[in-house]
Parts: sequence; C-alpha cells; structure tokens
Amino acid sequence: MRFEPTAIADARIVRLTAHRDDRGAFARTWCRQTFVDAGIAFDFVQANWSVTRSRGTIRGMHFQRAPHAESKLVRITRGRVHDVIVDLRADSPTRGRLHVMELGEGDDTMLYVPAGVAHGFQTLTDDVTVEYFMGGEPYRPEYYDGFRPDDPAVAIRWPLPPVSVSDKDLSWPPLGQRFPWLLPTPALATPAL
Ligand SMILES: Cc1cn([C@H]2C[C@H](O)[C@@H](COP(=O)(O)OP(=O)(O)O[C@H]3O[C@H](C)C(=O)[C@H](O)[C@H]3O)O2)c(=O)[nH]c1=O
Repeated sequence: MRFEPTAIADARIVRLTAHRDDRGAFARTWCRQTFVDAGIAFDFVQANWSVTRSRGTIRGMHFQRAPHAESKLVRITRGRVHDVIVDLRADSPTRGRLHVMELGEGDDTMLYVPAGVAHGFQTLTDDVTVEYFMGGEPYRPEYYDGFRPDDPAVAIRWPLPPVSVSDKDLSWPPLGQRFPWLLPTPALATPAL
C-alpha cells in the first residue's frame, strides 16, 4: 500500500498492492499500522456502501460538522466516478482547495478524505458501487451537512450533464454563507493610498 499526496493537506491517494496470480488478485485495503506509519491516524467506526444506477448521477457534496466530523476511505468496486473533495477546514493551509480524480474498479486505488473535507462524485458509468470506511465519528444526522454540487463558492466542473441529484443535495444553503472565507474578498471601495 502506497500513499500519494493530493492538492489537499492530509488527503491521500492510496495505491493498493495487489498480489495477482492465475486465480485473480488479493490486496489489503486497510491496515492500522500502515496508516499510522504514513502519518494517518485512521480507525474506522462504520462502513457504508452505495449503488448508483445511472451514468451522470451526482452524490454530494457531503461532510459532517464538527465536533462529529468524519474521515473516510473511499473505494469504487464497480464502475467509474469523477471524484471531488473540497477542503472546508478554515485553519488548513489548503482551505478552499479541490482535489479531483477518477476512481474506478480495477485501478487498485482508494482516496483518503480527512475530517473537515467534503466529498462527492459524479458517476461516469452506469451501475457504480462505492464502498466507504468511515473514520472519526459515526453518522449523526443532525451534524450531516453539505452543499449543492453547483455551489458558486467552489465552482466544481462536472464532466457530464447531471442526470440525477437528490432533492436534499439541491437544497443545501449556499456554502459562502457558512464559510465566508471561501468567498472572494470584495474589492476595496477605494484603492489603498
Ligand atoms: C451517510 C449516511 C446516510 N444514511 C442514510 C440517510 C439517507 O436516508 C440514506 C441515503 O443517504 P444519502 O442520500 O446522504 O446518501 P449519499 O448521497 O450516497 O451520501 C454519501 O455520499 C457522499 C458522496 C459521501 O461521501 C458520504 O459518505 C455520504 O453522505 O442513508 C445513513 O443511515 N447512514 C449514513 O452514514
């Protein structure tokens, strides 16, 4: 298992070491000590799974608010997605940054999303299955939060016209209202002398 940096501090691309033989392949998908050695204290408290029928569907963007922020290890076990994470940690050196990548079955790759970083994806194929190992805090609906996939504060460029987005994901309040530092600083009314 190898860890690669991303545009977002603490978020990692996790390359699995697949042991292949004529039967197929075997790979370890999580190991506490390997993660600790890579500087990632990640103990999962919940595992989730989602199946998405249609290409072009967007799930997200989601995060859980502090003090119940969740980290997650994301793996695509069927199909392919355009995956997006956004750093919403006000004190992060990469706050407001996006990391975007394709993830798909057979590419032996996972994405580690630290607490405070929002996650979402658009399916690039029909019949996508996503597995999540959830770390930090378990699901707390009252702390479950998100923003619209087309929120102007982060301007995510999705590769396909969205064919399906949940009513919930279309009804999140504007991100800039809750994270004002995301918004461009208004130009000074009068230029500094
Ligand atoms: C996240 C979660 C949801 N639920 C219930 C709540 C809803 O009744 C139902 C579907 O939830 P939701 O529409 O939020 O599912 P997704 O849109 O796939 O959400 C996920 O998609 C994005 C991309 C993620 O990164 C998150 O891990 C996760 O929020 O499952 C639970 O019971 N437990 C849970 O931990």
